[in-house]
Amino acid sequence: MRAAVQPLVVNVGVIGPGKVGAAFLRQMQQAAPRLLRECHLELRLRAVSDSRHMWLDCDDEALNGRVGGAQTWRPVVLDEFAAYVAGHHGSAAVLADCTASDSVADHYAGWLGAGIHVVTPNKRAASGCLDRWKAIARASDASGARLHYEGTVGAGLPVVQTLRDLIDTGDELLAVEGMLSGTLAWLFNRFDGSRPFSALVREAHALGYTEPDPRDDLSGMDVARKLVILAREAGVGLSLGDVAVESLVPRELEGLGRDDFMEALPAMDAPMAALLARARAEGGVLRHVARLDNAGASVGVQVLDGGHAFAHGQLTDNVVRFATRRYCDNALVVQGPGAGPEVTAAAVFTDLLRVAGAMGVKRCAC
Ligand SMILES: NC(=O)c1ccc[n+]([C@@H]2O[C@H](COP(=O)([O-])OP(=O)(O)OC[C@H]3O[C@@H](n4cnc5c(N)ncnc54)[C@H](O)[C@@H]3O)[C@@H](O)[C@H]2O)c1
Ligand SMILES: N[C@@H](CCO)C(=O)O
Repeated sequence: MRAAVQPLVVNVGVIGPGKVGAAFLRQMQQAAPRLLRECHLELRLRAVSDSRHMWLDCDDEALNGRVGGAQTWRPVVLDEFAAYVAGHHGSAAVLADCTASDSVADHYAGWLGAGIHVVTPNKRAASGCLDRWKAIARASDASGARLHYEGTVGAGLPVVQTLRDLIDTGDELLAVEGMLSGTLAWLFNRFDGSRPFSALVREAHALGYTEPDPRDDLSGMDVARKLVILAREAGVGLSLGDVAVESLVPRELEGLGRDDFMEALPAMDAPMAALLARARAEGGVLRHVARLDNAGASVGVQVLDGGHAFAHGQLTDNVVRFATRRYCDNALVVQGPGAGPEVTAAAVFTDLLRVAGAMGVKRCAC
């Protein structure tokens, strides 16, 4: 009789149980039995943290019941959280950062240095300060722990890994052009003048397409971050300040708190109606386009001819066209839904499975 295969145990901590984080928790719970049965991978959820509280699985439910839940949620101390997830001998630890927080990204180098893997759709580390990004890379090199961030560009689409594979196999990136915002794609696909632009923004927010602060999408900064991530992946040390960004956010709304901004959204209706009228007068459509090439990086709204390839996307479709030395006559194109909690959570989950795969977990049908 063959001995039963011992499962690989991976301890998981989730930071940010918001729209993406909650979808990730659901997906993990649903897939866990099959992964254990067929891939001998045991995923153990050890801890969850939001911006104020954290839950650790050592907290005693019966005791919590007696003391009114006082133990269930502890004040959040992220390094204690990480140490708890990593403190189970003989198994690996992975933290899923599902926040949009710079202060969480500040911890990555320390966690990676301590051998804790990180998977994330949060763009702050990969597009933020270059010194921090280099420190993260050094920490990962030193310990062998990995940071994966496929969900940062194109949500669940294979964009980062596709570029990584091109570069690792000796190709050279010449240019990237595309529509990299699911929110702006959805807004411009829907914006026909029949409803105010502000109502559509509220709907996109409710559907979970926007950033926690929709100004990140409307200002073009979210797309600028994605361009920076792709440039760095291709070996170009680009920073956010190098990207020419045209914002749609009226200046008077820039300094407001997030809730006040949502209240003040109708201030965008008249300028956006004027933009739509201009596009129609020119016989074109509005699209949000990003470009990176030798001449620089830029992000903004353009009026495109109705026959343009970017004019035909649907819903939140992203389009990413990689022109490379190999793909120079005809660009390599990745296209499909580019926002939404479920598809983004799937990218985080895939990154987690990539970590497990590198530790020997079987991920094929052979
Ligand atoms: N929604 C999408 O379609 C999508 C697609 C790709 C990438 N992303 C990225 O996924 C991330 C999450 O997006 P979301 O839509 O789920 O946002 P969300 O606002 O619904 O959730 C964010 C969560 O992070 C928590 N949080 C914030 N600061 C924290 C801190 N310092 N410590 C611990 N927790 C903290 C909040 O409490 C909340 O639970 C963002 O980085 C976003 O850019 C989202
Ligand atoms: N808010 C982002 C989510 C995906 O990064 C978008 O709309 O593209």
